[in-house]
Amino acid sequence: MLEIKNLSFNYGRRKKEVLSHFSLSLRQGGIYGLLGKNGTGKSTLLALISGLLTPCQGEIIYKGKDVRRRLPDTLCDLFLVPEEFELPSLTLARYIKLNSCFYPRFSTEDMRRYLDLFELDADLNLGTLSMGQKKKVFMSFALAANTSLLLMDEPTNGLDIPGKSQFRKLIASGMSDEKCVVISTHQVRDIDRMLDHVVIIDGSRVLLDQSVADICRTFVFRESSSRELVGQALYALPSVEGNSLILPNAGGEETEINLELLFGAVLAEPDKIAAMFHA
Ligand SMILES: Nc1ncnc2c1ncn2[C@@H]1O[C@H](COP(=O)(O)OP(=O)(O)OP(=O)(O)O)[C@@H](O)[C@H]1O
Repeated sequence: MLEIKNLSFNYGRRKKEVLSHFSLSLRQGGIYGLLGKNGTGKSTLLALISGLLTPCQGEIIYKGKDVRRRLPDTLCDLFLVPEEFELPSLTLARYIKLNSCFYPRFSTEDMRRYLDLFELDADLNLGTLSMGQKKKVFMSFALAANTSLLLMDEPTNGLDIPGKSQFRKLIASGMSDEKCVVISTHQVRDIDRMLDHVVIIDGSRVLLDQSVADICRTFVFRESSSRELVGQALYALPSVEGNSLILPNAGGEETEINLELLFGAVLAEPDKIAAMFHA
């Protein structure tokens, strides 16, 4: 669905490259978690995918077309929810009337359903909302646009506690085999159970690009105070129970992914972790 080929980008000629010879493919029908340390270029990558920035080198092909051409066919089929944004001081009804025409598959019924999920009225004035409420409204609009590609930058930042689980329900209810959702975040606990795929980047390299099914087939995630197990672990983080451990999955065990632990392991030992998938 989306091919990023040999992409390089910097903000001005004298600045260091943010992304360097970077390649990645995204397939439809999945929710991707895009993870990386602060400043690795996740937001920049989402802006490049949306055609808002121009690569210095390389290309991004979405459904056979270069996103940088910003063709109507491309723009009406992808949506970016940035980490920070402003909404105009309009009623929601007016906002929908003015903007939904750019998205041929926009569904007012879906929009109402998503607002209900966030316990928001449809009769709103966008100018009077808090940042968290604006985020809920904009994410509802983004999903109701029913684009094949939905990019979300730190979507759970600023959401209240119920808002985080409502967000998970929102994505689950708006997901289909035709859609691909990319969620860039540091709030891994907000999204770990909803992901199909994990991508960890460091700017020039994709350190990990694996399905959650393959990750859980390859590793066991365990809490333990056993010293023996710590010795066998590929990576360990101190926890309340002793240690959170990531171990090779020799016995075909099924455990739930621990994204924080996986992220730490991949940053500390990228080659060792990558080699485990080919073992
Ligand atoms: N408008 C800009 N002008 C110049 N440099 C920028 C601009 N936006 C981002 N950068 C730089 O580009 C690099 C990547 O920034 P980006 O926001 O894409 O990273 P990120 O992975 O999303 O970070 P975070 O996780 O902290 O949100 C950083 O070094 C940042 O300082």
